[in-house]
Amino acid sequence: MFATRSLAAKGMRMYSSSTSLNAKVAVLGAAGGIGQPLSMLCRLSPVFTSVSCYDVVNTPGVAADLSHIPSPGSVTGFTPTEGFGSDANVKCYPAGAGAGLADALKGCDVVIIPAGVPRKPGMTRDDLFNTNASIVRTLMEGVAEHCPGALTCIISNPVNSTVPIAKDVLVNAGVLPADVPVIGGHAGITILPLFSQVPGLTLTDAEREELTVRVQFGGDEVVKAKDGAGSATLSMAYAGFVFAENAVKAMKGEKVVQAAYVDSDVTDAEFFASPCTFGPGGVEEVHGFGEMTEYEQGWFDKMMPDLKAQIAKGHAFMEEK
Ligand SMILES: NC(=O)c1ccc[n+]([C@@H]2O[C@H](COP(=O)([O-])OP(=O)(O)OC[C@H]3O[C@@H](n4cnc5c(N)ncnc54)[C@H](O)[C@@H]3O)[C@@H](O)[C@H]2O)c1
Ligand SMILES: O=C(O)C[C@H](O)C(=O)O
Repeated sequence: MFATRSLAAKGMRMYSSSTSLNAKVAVLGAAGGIGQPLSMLCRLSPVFTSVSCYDVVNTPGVAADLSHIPSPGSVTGFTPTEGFGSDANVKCYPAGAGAGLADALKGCDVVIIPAGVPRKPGMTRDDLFNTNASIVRTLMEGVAEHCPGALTCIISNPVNSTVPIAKDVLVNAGVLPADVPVIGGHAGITILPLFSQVPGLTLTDAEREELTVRVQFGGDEVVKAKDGAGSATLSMAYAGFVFAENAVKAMKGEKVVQAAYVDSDVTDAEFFASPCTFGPGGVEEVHGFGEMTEYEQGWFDKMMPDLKAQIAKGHAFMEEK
């Protein structure tokens, strides 16, 4: 640390602080062939002000070595049972404490995973599966628990299988944000969530039925729970606020896609809710809703007569005057 400070004072820092984005990165497998140079590049980069080097072995040495590079920010080495380096928050763990992964990951914006064995001549990447699959699963469980919002990059082979493993860990932990397109209208069965369009989501028939009906009758759930004291207010206020905030972002030129119940050519109902692109002038494009499963098509077919009747009722009211 002394070397770092004295060189910086002489103007030998590699980057000015104005280029820093204050991001924190963890390299998991940081003592390996890829992990070491990768940790060094992160240490040198102005975008990372904190580098966590985690590995099952040798990271105290890697971190100490990297800390002698005159670059701003902190670098900290972690093993499952040790923390060692320049981060002020680092702890030294009693042997066997096993808290190293958690501390390496806490607060990370980016996680890069080159942990695991590489191939030798004659091996396919898939030959690494038995060893590396469980390494990636364990490390991703740490990510799901300690920095679920981090942008995570998987290098460990076989990538074709380890990336799906990583995704499943996040899905199973319930931390992967999933957007469910909801189309149609706003009453009972005219509300149709398309769970088949949520990437990576698999539901049993019973789960799909339960969730679909729950979304369709979500408003009723609140009315019942409030027992006569009103309908949804807090969740509706939240939804209205998000909608208004997005509309203003669109007015200022940001591209915003959000669902809205609008004049529509997407189906033969005059009004229909589906994703819409908003721009400075409001709704600029009404999008379709892609493929539906047979199950969803069944609900869609039931919905349309109700929706059209409710639209006609509004028009009829206006014609009466
Ligand atoms: N995606 C790609 O294009 C690409 C390219 C090259 C290598 N790879 C893969 O990257 C991986 C690493 O390659 P390498 O050459 O750096 O290997 P390496 O053996 O030099 O380094 C791997 C590191 O992972 C560590 N490790 C093992 N188990 C761990 C665990 N449970 N937690 C944390 N760290 C653990 C090891 O201690 C070691 O330091 C291999 O699977 C390799 O096939 C991928
Ligand atoms: O060849 C390997 O095993 C490593 C990596 O997947 C590569 O393509 O270089």
